[in-house]
Amino acid sequence: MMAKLFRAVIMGPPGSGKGTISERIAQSFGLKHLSSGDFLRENIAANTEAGVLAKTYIERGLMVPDHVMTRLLLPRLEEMTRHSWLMDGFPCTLTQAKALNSTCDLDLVISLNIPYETLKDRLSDRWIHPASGRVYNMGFNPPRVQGRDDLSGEPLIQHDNDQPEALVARLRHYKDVAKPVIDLYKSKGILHTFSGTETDKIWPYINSLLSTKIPSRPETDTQHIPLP
Ligand SMILES: Nc1ncnc2c1ncn2[C@@H]1O[C@H](COP(=O)(O)OP(=O)(O)OP(=O)(O)O)[C@@H](O)[C@H]1O
Ligand SMILES: Nc1nc2c(ncn2[C@H]2C[C@H](O)[C@@H](COP(=O)(O)OP(=O)(O)O)O2)c(=O)[nH]1
Repeated sequence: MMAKLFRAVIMGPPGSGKGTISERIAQSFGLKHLSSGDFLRENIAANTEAGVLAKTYIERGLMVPDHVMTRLLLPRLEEMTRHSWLMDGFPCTLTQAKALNSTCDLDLVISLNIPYETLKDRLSDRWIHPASGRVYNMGFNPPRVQGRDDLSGEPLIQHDNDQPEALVARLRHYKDVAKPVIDLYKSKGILHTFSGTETDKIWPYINSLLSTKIPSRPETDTQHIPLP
C-alpha cells in the first residue's frame, strides 16, 4: 500500500539555514526539496514569461509579487500529486499562504528562529554558485577549492543584499510579512519552531520530530526519483 504523502514548509529569515536543513531532510526522509529561489532561477534561465518578469524584481533586490509567485509555483505543486515534498522559500506572505492553502493541505511547518548576530555573521560569509544556487559558507561548509563551485569549478559570488548594510532592512521586512503567515500556521496547529545558533544543534530536534511523522523512507513509487 502507498504511504501517505507528506507536505511540509520550512520558513525562516535569510540565513536561518532553510536551504541547509532542507537538504538534510531531503536526504534523510526522501522528501523532494523544492525551493522558490531555484524555481525562479530555472524560469529566468528558460526565459519564461514569469521568469523574465521575476528577474526585474530580483535584480533590484525586491520580492517577486505574489501573483507571479503563485502563477509560477502552484501549477508545479499540483503536478506533484504522487510525491512528498518540502517547500523552502514559499509561502512568505499571507496571500501566498492562502493560495497554497487552497491547493493542498500541509502536514507540518518548520519555522527557524535564529538571532540577528548569527544571521549577520553567516550571510556576510555566504558564497553562492549563481547558476545552480549551491550555497557555501567559508567556516561551516567551505568549497573544496576556495572561490570555486565544487561541481562545476565555476566562480562563486557574494550577494550585495547579504551584507550587513542590507540585512537589517531584509530582516525587518521578513518579520513584517512572515508574522501573519506564522500566526496562520500556529492557529492550524501545524507550526513547529526551532531556535538556536547552530544548525548542527537544531538538526537532531527536527530529525526526531520528522521521525515521528514520517516513519520510513519514501513510498515505493518515488524510490527511483533522484533527490534534488
Ligand atoms: N516566496 C517568494 N516571494 C517573493 N519573492 C521570492 C520568493 N522566494 C524567492 N523570491 C525572490 O527570489 C530571490 C531569490 O530567492 P532565494 O530564496 O534563492 O534567495 P534569498 O533571497 O537569498 O533568500 P534566503 O536568504 O532566505 O536564502 C529572493 O531574493 C526574492 O527576490
Ligand atoms: N557558521 C555556520 N554557518 C551556517 C550554519 N548553518 C548554515 N550555515 C551557513 C550556510 C550558508 O552560507 C548560510 C545561510 O544558510 P542557508 O541554508 O543558505 O540559509 P537560508 O538563507 O536558506 O535560510 O549559513 C551554522 O550552523 N553555522
